[in-house]
Amino acid sequence: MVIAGASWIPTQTPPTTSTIRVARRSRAALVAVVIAAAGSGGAGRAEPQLSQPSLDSGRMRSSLTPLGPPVSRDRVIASFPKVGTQEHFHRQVSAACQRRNMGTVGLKLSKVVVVGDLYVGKTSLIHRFCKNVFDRDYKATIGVDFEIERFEIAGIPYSLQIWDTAGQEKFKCIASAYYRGAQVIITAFDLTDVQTLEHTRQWLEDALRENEAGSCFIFLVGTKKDLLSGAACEQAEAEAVHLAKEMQAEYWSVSAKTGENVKAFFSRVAALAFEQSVLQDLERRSSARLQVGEGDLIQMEGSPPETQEIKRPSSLGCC
Ligand SMILES: Nc1nc2c(ncn2[C@@H]2O[C@H](COP(=O)(O)OP(=O)(O)OP(=O)(O)O)[C@@H](O)[C@H]2O)c(=O)[nH]1
Repeated sequence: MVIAGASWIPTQTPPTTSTIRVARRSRAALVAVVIAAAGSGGAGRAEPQLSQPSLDSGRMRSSLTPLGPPVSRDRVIASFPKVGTQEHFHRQVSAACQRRNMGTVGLKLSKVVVVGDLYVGKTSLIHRFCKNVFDRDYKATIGVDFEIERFEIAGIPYSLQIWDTAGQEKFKCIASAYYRGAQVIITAFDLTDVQTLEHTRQWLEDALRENEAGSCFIFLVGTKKDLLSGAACEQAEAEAVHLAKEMQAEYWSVSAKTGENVKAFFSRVAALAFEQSVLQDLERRSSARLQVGEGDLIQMEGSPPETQEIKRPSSLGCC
């Protein structure tokens, strides 16, 4: 981690969240924090998600001995948060977790970047999830900010590093410096303001420009669901689903105020990012095993069991 700048203000750390304030809101000094990019992963998909998915998170703990410090119950994801057709973690992922056959066990972390217009509720969404709070007052994000949220997924410790970026135009160039290395891009818009939905295309384009093609899961998130109901809500969601398909993104409606869908949404983000990271690890490890000396590759007739069928999760739609 490279830290440069004037004000590094660690805040009190709640049990499950490591919080580091970076150039937050009214603070004048801007701090640049560059974190080595977490491994990049899969691609987004176009499964619309309007209601609570069937989510087992928090219900079951792994029977295996814990590998790291305990996380709170609602950060335990024992089975795959199903949306669409994929019902379980990839077979290779489940097997690797069961055997704990993972190279960097306990050190896994994925970078999540949240982008979107000012005032759409990015900070509120993150704060609702990480701190379970909601602030009615608007304080603009200055530059960027991030939270680290720890999970236990299929018995393995895993963290999301969630970057909150400023929506104000004047901070865009600062915020965009942090897009790189994202495994997940969350493009947020305000369900009550159609213009903010239109702008998500541009936000996504900017974030994708800084990342390898096809390397990010993409989510489109409609915020402030509590402010809409009935036909107006259906209309706004229908437009969002349409755009999500175009973006090859998964769509969610949430409310930071009521908390609706917030935990389920981030559990889904964590599960997909985790699965992708494990698959990439297995892939890397199997190719490293096959490689001898300087680039000589031994062609093997049959792959060892854990290298077979390693592919992108079936939920990935775009690349
Ligand atoms: N009713 C309602 N208000 C919300 C919700 N989420 C956010 N807000 C309000 O919307 C305003 C903007 O929220 P922020 O989270 O600060 O917006 P932001 O996207 O982070 O804004 P920038 O930091 O400028 O990019 C605040 O006054 C919030 O209280 C929600 O789910 N429901």
